[in-house]
Amino acid sequence: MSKIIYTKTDEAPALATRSFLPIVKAFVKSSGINIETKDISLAARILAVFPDFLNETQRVSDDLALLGELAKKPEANIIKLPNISASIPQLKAAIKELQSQGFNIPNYPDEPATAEEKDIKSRYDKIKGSAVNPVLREGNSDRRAPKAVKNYAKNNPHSMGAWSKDSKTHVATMDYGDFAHNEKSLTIAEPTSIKIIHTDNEGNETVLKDSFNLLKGEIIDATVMSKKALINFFEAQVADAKANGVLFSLHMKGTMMKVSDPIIFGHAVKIFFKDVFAKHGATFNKIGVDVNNGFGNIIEKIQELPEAQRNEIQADIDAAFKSGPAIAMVNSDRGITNLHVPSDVIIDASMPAMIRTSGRMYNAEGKLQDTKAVIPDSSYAGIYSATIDFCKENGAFDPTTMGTVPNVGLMAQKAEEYGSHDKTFEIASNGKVTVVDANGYKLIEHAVEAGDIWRMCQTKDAPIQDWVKLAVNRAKASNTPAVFWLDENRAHDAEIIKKVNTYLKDYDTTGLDLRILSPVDATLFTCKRLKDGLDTISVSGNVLRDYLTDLFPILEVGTSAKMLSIVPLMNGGGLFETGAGGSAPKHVQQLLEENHLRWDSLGEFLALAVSLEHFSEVNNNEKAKILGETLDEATSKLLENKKGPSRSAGELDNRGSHFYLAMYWAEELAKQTKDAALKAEFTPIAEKLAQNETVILKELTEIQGKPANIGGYYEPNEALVNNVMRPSNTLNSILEF
Ligand SMILES: NC(=O)C1=CN([C@@H]2O[C@H](COP(=O)(O)OP(=O)(O)OC[C@H]3O[C@@H](n4cnc5c(N)ncnc54)[C@H](OP(=O)(O)O)[C@@H]3O)[C@@H](O)[C@H]2O)C=CC1
Ligand SMILES: O=C(O)CCC(=O)C(=O)O
Ligand SMILES: [Mg+2]
Repeated sequence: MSKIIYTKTDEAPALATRSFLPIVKAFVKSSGINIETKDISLAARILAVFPDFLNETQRVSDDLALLGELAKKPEANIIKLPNISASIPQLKAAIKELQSQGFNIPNYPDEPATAEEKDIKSRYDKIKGSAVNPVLREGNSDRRAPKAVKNYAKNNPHSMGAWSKDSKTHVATMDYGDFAHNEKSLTIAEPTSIKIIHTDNEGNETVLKDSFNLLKGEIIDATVMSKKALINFFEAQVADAKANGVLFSLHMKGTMMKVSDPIIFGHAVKIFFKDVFAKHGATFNKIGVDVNNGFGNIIEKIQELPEAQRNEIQADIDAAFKSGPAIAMVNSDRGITNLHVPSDVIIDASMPAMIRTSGRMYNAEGKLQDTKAVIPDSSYAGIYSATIDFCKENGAFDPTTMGTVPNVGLMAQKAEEYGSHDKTFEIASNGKVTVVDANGYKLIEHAVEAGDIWRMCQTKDAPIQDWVKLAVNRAKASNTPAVFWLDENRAHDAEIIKKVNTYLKDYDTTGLDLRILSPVDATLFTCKRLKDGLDTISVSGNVLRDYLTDLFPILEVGTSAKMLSIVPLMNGGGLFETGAGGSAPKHVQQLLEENHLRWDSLGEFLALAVSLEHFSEVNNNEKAKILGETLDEATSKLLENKKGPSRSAGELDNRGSHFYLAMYWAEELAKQTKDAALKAEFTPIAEKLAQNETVILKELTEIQGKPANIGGYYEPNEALVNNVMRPSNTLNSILEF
């Protein structure tokens, strides 16, 4: 039987699914739709790679690998919830929790010495960071705010901090020596295989990556971030933040750019605490501090030291905070700074949140303050400075009148930076890095110094063709101007522009407004239209896809969780993502403390509706179409009646919101006349749900306000978590139809 695959992930989205999925299963059961769950949570992904450390009953299948294969087949219909892209601190926490539950998995070896340790580390490194999305995203991305969501925001605008012309907030980015300035790129004329080689100044060669194949028409690019330039830059920015009385904040993508960005993050920590490192560097080395895991790693490791020594270091840290600029805080109550953990501040969400808050971030006193947003690499930083300048000049955007910016993003087959993980290297010694082809011909060469970060990306031709097609189709379907965010002065973009111009000729584009603008010009063009209430499609590469699908949604509708996020898979299947946001760890914390889950599953409702529609088309199943249409109606009604989760305990939360969705969905199915059987089935269900509204709501709210026990963070206990997420017996029994 054809099926829809539902992913089990982590944190808030996974909790929410425990409440929502039983509703979905009950509703689609009679329509010949099978729902199957696949576990791609961080915990499951860890267990899947260590069968040799587990007993028979503990072993799990590698569901991510299975789904990766499925995503390449036409029958794929996958609902993908946001998952943790784990930083090392998160990975270690998950390992510890699994060990405490009796899973005999090995520790993460920070400095592997033996062959066995090296093997363990390499298994863990495959799980680290953004390890799920690049595997499943076998198509390009189509993200937009549905009309109902946009209308809801227009009628119920979220808060939007005012912007003043005298705001001191600004973006600081490098003007030499970074990835942007050192990029080289070319298009491969004929299939070949290449190697990446480092040669030191004595002529000793090290193969960084052995032969791998490139296809005809594939674009490759390579670049290097100079450690010296980076350090000079950080030093200047720390001093400037201090001199100008603004907060110092660093915005990276340590999860998605899992090799390069933690190294850059580590340099920032070392510069911010320069004096502390000068004095205690040797001790830190001895106790195994790894600043790439954040300043929090120092705090954790010094706990092992004798008290006197610990106090001395702590005093020097305090002195560094005092003498340095004020630093932006992740949680001022708990003293968690912007430099504590590389996965706490993630640029796609952090910059828009700051822009929504008048360009301010929290300082150590828990007050909002103007900020220096440090974004070292200048490839994409300009879009944020342009947006900030626009807000300074024109004031904040108004959600009641602003337009919308859908995105068509290039990401299929590990396009661009997504594919750089196994081709990113921290350089061991001065010399050069060369990309050579099968004939020994040098394709790209860079002079490098020890500590530089060199990386290479690949972008295959077929995904580019598909992306151009998707852009044209979206522009036509919505009659909206579309802008390709590409900079003719950037080596990689110049290669892409050639292909865009070629492939656009395959389509009849008469009457369409299609342009190619540099990211900064595209920002200005788009922001101006946005302010005037006009819509503009952004057609972008992979990193800008990520940035823009948080930036504009957060400004327009308050969160990217409400986005329709579709990945039309290149082989005909469909991957339906639930919103464009992440997994908001603080939501789990609130559930544990006061049994209230404010996670909004709207993205999941939207994704399921399109998944059902896709299912109906592929399987010629009219009932699936009706289920999808009625679900969309129910979602609109949910928005109109404001039945989304509230932020505080004792009020409607995620579970209550699911109840309303179920009730409205049943009502819509009872109302429709296209399918008599569905009508007959759901008429009594709708009645029962409506009749029991008061008692169900009571059951769903009276449990709130007290701590909840789910028996684990990364691997909760199934029975406990299901109890917590399904506390209404009345609702549960109605769903047993
Ligand atoms: N597709 C995927 O798998 C993605 C995964 N991630 C992962 O998620 C984790 C957290 O990332 P982070 O950058 O903090 O981004 P998030 O999107 O999780 O969080 C940013 C903020 O957005 C708001 N928010 C987002 N989604 C919802 C929702 N459904 N309901 C209510 N509020 C929501 C919350 O803001 P407020 O408190 O202001 O309401 C939240 O604090 C990381 O592990 C990251 O790698 C991130 C993005 C996509
Ligand atoms: O893959 C990830 O880690 C996050 C991806 C993301 O933020 C996005 O797709 O918007
Ligand atoms: Mg994102």
